[in-house]
Amino acid sequence: MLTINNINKSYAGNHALSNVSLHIPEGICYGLVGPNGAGKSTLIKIIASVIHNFDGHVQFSNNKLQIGYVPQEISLEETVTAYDNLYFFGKLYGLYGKVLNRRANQVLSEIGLENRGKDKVLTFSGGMKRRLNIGCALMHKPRLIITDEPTVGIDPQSRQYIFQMIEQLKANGCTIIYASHYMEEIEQICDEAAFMDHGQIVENGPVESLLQKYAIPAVYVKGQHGLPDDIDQYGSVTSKDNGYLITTSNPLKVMEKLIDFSRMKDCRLERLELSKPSLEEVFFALTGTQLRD
Ligand SMILES: Nc1ncnc2c1ncn2[C@@H]1O[C@H](COP(=O)(O)OP(=O)(O)OP(=O)(O)O)[C@@H](O)[C@H]1O
Repeated sequence: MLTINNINKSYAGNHALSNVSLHIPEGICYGLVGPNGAGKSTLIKIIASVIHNFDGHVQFSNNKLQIGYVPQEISLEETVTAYDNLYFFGKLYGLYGKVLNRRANQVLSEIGLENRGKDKVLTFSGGMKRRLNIGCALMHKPRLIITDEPTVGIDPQSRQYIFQMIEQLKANGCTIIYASHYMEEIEQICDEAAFMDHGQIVENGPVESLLQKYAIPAVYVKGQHGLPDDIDQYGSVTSKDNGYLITTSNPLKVMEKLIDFSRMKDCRLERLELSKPSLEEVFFALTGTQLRD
């Protein structure tokens, strides 16, 4: 779908992107993750042709590819209705007449605002505005949708609705680029992801592979007894919430040992859980925990 080669971009001599290269396959949701100032928005604006003065190449598999860009800031005219906003963006994308009217109503329904089309945007909640912001970028049925932090400041219901919209777009064959700070979002909806830091890609690939490569599983145990003497040969042990967290590359063996131990001591385990490695661990492993502001 899209190949990015050696992109460099500076603002007044400060490097925002350094030698960024990526390949984004067709039909997937591709996550861009990174701390504040990592360069996600700059990269997205370059792909969306909002920024033109940069070094390097962005190559699309199809030169006539239609792109829908959802900016980080809500870009709506709040004094007019939701329908009018969609109508305006549809016109910008070259739609007119009955087709434009039909598409605006269709998009209102896709973004869950079919009953609010005639209301002014200034009466909308944050979630409704975010959904409308996305809707405006969908008017011309783009094949590539680029979204920059589309869930900032919204409630879990709107967030879930946006995820379902993304799933539906993907099911329709669209490709989505999704920038976010929220690891759990990337983990939930993205097939592949690139981690950015200080204007560079520090790692990229399928989300599952990244988890396997960087995140170590752990076993959490809480019970009446201590731990087997030799447990630390299987991993590192830390105290957590009146129990123990054992970080280990062999979680099944550790669980087996803990169960045997509790039987031997004849005491009840309160909790024994395998804690799934998270993308947040991968994020901190790759970018560190130091503040960026
Ligand atoms: N218009 C601009 N003028 C000057 N510097 C800019 C401009 N836009 C971005 N930068 C700088 O470029 C770097 C990358 O910023 P960018 O907004 O692309 O990062 P980001 O990963 O999207 O951050 P955030 O998550 O905070 O939105 C930062 O150091 C930022 O201060």
